[in-house]
Amino acid sequence: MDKQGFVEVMSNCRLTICGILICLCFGARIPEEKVKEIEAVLKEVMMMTTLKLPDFLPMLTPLFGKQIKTAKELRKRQMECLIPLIRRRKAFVDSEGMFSDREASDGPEMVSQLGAAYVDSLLGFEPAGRVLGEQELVTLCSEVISAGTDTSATTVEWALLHMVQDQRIQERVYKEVTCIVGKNGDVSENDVEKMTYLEAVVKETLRRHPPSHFLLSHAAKTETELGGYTIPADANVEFYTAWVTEDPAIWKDPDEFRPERFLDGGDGVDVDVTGTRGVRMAPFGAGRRICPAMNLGILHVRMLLARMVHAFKWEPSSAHPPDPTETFAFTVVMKNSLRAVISPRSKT
Ligand code: HEM
Repeated sequence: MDKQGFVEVMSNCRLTICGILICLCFGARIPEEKVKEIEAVLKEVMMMTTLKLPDFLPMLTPLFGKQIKTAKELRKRQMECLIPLIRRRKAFVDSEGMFSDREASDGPEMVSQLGAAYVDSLLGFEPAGRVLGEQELVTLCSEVISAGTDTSATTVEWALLHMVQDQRIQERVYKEVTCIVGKNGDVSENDVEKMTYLEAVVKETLRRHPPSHFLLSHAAKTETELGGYTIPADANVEFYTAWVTEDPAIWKDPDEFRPERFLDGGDGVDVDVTGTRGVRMAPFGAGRRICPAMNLGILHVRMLLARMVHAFKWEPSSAHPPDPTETFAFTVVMKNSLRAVISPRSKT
C-alpha cells in the first residue's frame, strides 16, 4: 500500500507477472528495478506494433520517418535489456548448469534447472537449418513476456474490480480458499485446481472482460469462404470476438457479472473456453492459433487472485471510487486503474 493509503492494482500485477515470465524465459531471478525496466520497454514495443497507416498503405512509409527512427531506438533498448540475460543463460547451458563460484556471483542467480527455461529450448533449435541469432531470441522471448503480462494482469484487475464492488463475491472466494488451505496456509497450484467458485469468477471475468477484443491478425493463405463472404488469398482477417459475449441471444443478461452462471444449473456451465465444442466465448482465440499458454495464463490469474484475497480484504478507496470505464492499451483495461484499500486478514 502506498503513502496515500491504497494499492494501485494493475501496475503491481503487471510487475509480478512480468517477473514470473522473465524467470520462465531466462531461468533467472533478477532485481525488481530490472523487471520494471524490461516491463516498460516491452510495453512501449507492444504499443508501437499496433496497426498504423503504412500497414495499410505502404506507399506512405516515407512520411513516417520520425516514427521509424523512434522504433529503431526502441528496438536497441529492447536488445540492451534482454541480450545480457540470453548470454548469461547460454553460458549456464554451455557450462551444463555448473557455474563456477566466480561465474555464479557475476550476474543474476539461475533458479531454473537446465532445460527448464524457454530460451534453453530455443538455443538448440534450428528451424531453418541454422541456430537462431540473438535478435531472433530477443523477439521470441519478448513475445512470450508481452503476450502473458498484459492479458493476465488485465484479467486480475477486472476480477478484483468486481470483488471490490461486490464484497459477497470476495467473501465467497475467501471462504473457499480458507476451506482448502486454512487461514495460515500457502496457496499452491494444486489447491487452486480445487477452487470451483474461483474458477467461475475467472471464467466470468474472461467472458465479461475479454482482455483482447480482437485476436491477433490472421491471414487467408488461399481464397476462403467465411460466414458467406469470400476472403481473397493473402488478405488479413481481423476477428472481433468480444461480440459473442455481449449477445443476449447467447448469454442471459450478458452485461451482468454473475460467476454463478458457470456453476451447476447456470447458463454457462457447459461452455468450452477453447471453442472446440462451439464458440460462446473466445478469450484465448480458437483453433490452431489459440493462445499456446492458455492454461498457464489461467493458473497465474487464479493463483494471484487466491493469494491476494487470502492475505487481504480488498475494499473501494473513497478517494478513488472504482470506475469500470474501459480504454484500449493493447488489452482493454480500466481507464482509471483500480485503486483499492487493503487490510490484512485475521490469521486466527
Ligand atoms: C489470461 C491470460 C491470457 C489471455 C486471455 C490470452 C489471450 C490470447 C489471445 C486472444 C491470443 C490470440 C489468439 C489468436 O490470434 O487466435 C493469444 C496468443 C498468444 N498468447 Fe496468450 N493469453 C493469455 C496468457 C498468455 C501467457 C501467460 C502467455 C505466455 C506465457 C501467452 C502467450 C501467447 C503467445 C506467444 C501468443 C501468440 C501465438 C501465435 O502467434 O500463434 N498468453 N493469447
